[in-house]
Amino acid sequence: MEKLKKIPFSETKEMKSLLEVKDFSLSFPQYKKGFRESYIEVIKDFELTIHPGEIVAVVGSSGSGKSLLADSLLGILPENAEIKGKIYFEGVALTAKRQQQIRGKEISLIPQSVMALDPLMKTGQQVQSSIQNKKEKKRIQKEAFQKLGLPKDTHKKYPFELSGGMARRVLIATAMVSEAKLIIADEPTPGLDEQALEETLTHIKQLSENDRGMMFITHDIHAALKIADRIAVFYGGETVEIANNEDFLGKGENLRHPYTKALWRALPENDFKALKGNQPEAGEVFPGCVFEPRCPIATDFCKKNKPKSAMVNNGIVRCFYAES
Ligand SMILES: Nc1ncnc2c1ncn2[C@@H]1O[C@H](COP(=O)(O)OP(=O)(O)OP(=O)(O)O)[C@@H](O)[C@H]1O
Ligand code: NI
Repeated sequence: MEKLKKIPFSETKEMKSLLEVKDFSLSFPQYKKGFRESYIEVIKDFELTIHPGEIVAVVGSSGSGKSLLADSLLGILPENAEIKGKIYFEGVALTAKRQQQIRGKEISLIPQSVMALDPLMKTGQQVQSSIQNKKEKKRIQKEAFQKLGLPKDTHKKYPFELSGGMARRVLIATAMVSEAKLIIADEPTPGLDEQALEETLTHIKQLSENDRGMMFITHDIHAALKIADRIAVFYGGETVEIANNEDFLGKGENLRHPYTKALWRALPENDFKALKGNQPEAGEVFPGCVFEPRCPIATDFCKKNKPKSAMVNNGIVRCFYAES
């Protein structure tokens, strides 16, 4: 395996970004008796930058809008979704037209569900259809299957003949053989035991070779920390913190947001202490900070005012009391 190029975050700021998302919001209109009542805002003021060769994890609990974020970047949202904000790919605005042109080519998605495989097509043929070099497609597909440890005859099989783990590897192969510069992996490690998790993460990490950028969507901070350079923490539809992997070392004292600190404490290798209460429901509106109802350090000020994101210690945080 080729050695991966690691880029410390502090050095990446001057670099050209691969993906830049700014002030991004996504909402759904809500109808009552045929009249539009209001909007449910699922993603609020989201921001994230991914550089070439970087793995950035987006960590958030179930229903927090992670898959919708992936679908927004690919331009495959449900019709009723309304979006605001700016998305740049290689410094150029990512319009709906451009999304359509580069989807599956320059930006590739590993979908959350293995049901995304075509049930009527053999897996070898499916993966070959994402290969741009048509002359070499058989060889490239074979190499990818080998790299991912898939049995020799897998290419002849239909999706229903595969185990869940094998089907997931076929999905990973599709991204691997593409010439995509950005890969978005939506929850590629659901409920795996530790050994299967390690294997899958090794494969995912292989995908970031050759300066590819990667968005690794997961609810599992433990998995994120194993391969991601940076971690964007999603809470109530907002990015409350974007931390560097090494900020999770030690006692988590370098983490900036009380929610990220709580995630750190809930890790099995730490105190394993879960935070009381639940994430807000999609559409719940807060005049102040989204985390205030569960925050151990919240004040009256946090109830009434919304923290803007700020750069603290080489990371980004939305908290009035983040220490620098
Ligand atoms: N077409 C739609 N109309 C209205 N609400 C929707 C629509 N699609 C998704 N939602 C809502 O948006 C929220 C976010 O969904 P999303 O699938 O992005 O979450 P997620 O973070 O990927 O969850 P999981 O970890 O379970 O995959 C959910 O509450 C969902 O019910
Ligand atoms: Ni999802």
